[in-house]
Amino acid sequence: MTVAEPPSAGCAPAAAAELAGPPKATPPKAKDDPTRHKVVFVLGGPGSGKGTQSARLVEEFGVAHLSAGDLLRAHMKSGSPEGQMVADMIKNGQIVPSHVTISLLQRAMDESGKHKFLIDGFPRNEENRASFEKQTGISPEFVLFFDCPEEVMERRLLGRNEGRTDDNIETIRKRFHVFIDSSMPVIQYYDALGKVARINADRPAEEVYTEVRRLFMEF
Ligand SMILES: Nc1ncnc2c1ncn2[C@@H]1O[C@H](COP(=O)(O)OP(=O)(O)OP(=O)(O)O)[C@@H](O)[C@H]1O
Ligand SMILES: Nc1ccn([C@H]2C[C@H](O)[C@@H](COP(=O)(O)O)O2)c(=O)n1
Ligand SMILES: [Mg+2]
Repeated sequence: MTVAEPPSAGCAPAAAAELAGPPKATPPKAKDDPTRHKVVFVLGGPGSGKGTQSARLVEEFGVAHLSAGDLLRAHMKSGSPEGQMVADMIKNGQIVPSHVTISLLQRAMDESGKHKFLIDGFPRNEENRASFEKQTGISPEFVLFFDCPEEVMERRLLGRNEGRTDDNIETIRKRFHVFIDSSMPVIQYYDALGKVARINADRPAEEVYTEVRRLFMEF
């Protein structure tokens, strides 16, 4: 896997991207290649329980959990102009350009030393999906889709209390719109390929997990 070097301290992100050139395409690895990375995308609306269920899977199966949102939130604290752009976009419930998120994901995958990954909250739109598959050569083994009514997700997000800049009613409503308009088409894309495991997430977390864990017995 090719990983873009982080921009050096004195180099603006745009200039660094120009120096690095366009992202390279990576051919997919054969199914029986022991170095092949295996990925499950964990998708669902804001507050559907992606992080909660992923944490349990890490505990039981030792897979690596990469939350795109967590990586972006760490990046926004970098103090760089790109970090400020990410902060502004998250506060507005918008989706950050793919090249930023994919380079964070690729670096985290390489640094993890693992080969089985839960990628949580990614891909969020068609651009995320197509760019990731092209640049990494990775298609997901399957997609976990946590299906949950908006009013339940809204209640959970307003009660989360983790100090997130996007857990306020104004941004939550924007995030719901973005989920329906941009993220649902990605779930439909994988559904047409027979890769989506839909989980009813409007149940106690323990009950949801009982169903989720069965899918990982052969992962
Ligand atoms: N099944 C559940 N029942 C009740 N509360 C839940 C359930 N799953 C998660 N929660 C709670 O709901 C809140 C949101 O859960 P979580 O952070 O896992 O969602 P998420 O899908 O990762 O959201 P986001 O997309 O905003 O990161 C948390 O406070 C969590 O404790
Ligand atoms: N692929 C992604 C994932 C996340 N973001 C931004 C926009 C989201 O509203 C925010 C929070 O993500 P979450 O923690 O809810 O998964 O992060 C993005 O732009 N692209
Ligand atoms: Mg989350």
